[in-house]
Amino acid sequence: MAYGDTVAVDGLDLTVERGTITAVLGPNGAGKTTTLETCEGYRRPQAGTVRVLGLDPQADRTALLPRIGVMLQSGGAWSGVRAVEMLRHVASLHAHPLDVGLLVDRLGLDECGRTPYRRLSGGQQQRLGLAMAVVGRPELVFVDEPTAGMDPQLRRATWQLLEEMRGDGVTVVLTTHYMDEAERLADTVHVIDHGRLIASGTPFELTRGTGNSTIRLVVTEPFPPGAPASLQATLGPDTDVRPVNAQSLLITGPADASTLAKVSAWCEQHGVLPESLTLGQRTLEDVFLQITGRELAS
Ligand SMILES: Nc1ncnc2c1ncn2[C@@H]1O[C@H](COP(=O)(O)OP(=O)(O)OP(=O)(O)O)[C@@H](O)[C@H]1O
Repeated sequence: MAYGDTVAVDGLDLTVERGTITAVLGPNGAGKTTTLETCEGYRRPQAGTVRVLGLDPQADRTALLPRIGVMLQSGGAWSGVRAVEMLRHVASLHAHPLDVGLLVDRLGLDECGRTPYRRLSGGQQQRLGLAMAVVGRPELVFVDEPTAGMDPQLRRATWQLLEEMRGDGVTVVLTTHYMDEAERLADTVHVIDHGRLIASGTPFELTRGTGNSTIRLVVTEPFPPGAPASLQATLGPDTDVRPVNAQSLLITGPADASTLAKVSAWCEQHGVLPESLTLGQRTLEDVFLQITGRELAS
């Protein structure tokens, strides 16, 4: 998919298993929303094939719509409609909707139930969008950045709701740039960057499954030129050294006493004073940095 000269999605090949939560994770502009909108039938792919529940999202739109729920990144309701009225209206379009009152309660929408849509805060609009996506008991729900702008309590409530839906057999596809959200919720994570798939797997496979840990080396002054390559040569091929910024390196590999001793010796030889040397489990952020050389948040 391209918008003029901007290629938003480039040969992306992925499959989602029924009854699971899949997270499409990537930085801003990676192509997450374009991917979802193509699956939802809002965009026609310029090449390739998309099938949702076995159907073509554009040609079979009428058959598909009652079976899927869609939460857009923004919008989706009339500007003057009150929040709960909108939700009741969407519920009335479905044969067996969820109990609107319960959903309002779960997502804290009672605080703004009589507020017109255009006056809702960003977080309230998000919650209403999520409620509208799930109220029809879809088989498959697409949620674009479901917890952006939510406070921690509502984030947890949202996660719980999505987990319960999975428990009821619903397939959930969400986009996020929050790694903790992907790690906590998703059965499968697809990491995308510049419209391409760069890694896929369960959060465990992508992080701890390699048996590797991480060492984060932060130093008091910027590293001398060529430091990552020099430390890489010292540590050998079982270890991967990536610059995070001028004063920080991420080392992925066996975080054992021997590696730590080599890192310390390298610091001494190169006149570098460590400010901290932190051992940790590999996170999805580390995976992204290792593959792209950039931080996901940047
Ligand atoms: N309607 C459009 N016209 C032109 N370019 C667009 C349009 N929509 C998206 N793009 C561009 O396509 C690329 C992918 O955008 P997309 O919204 O799919 O990414 P994203 O991963 O969802 O980003 P974000 O996390 O910021 O929502 C970006 O470079 C974006 O600027």
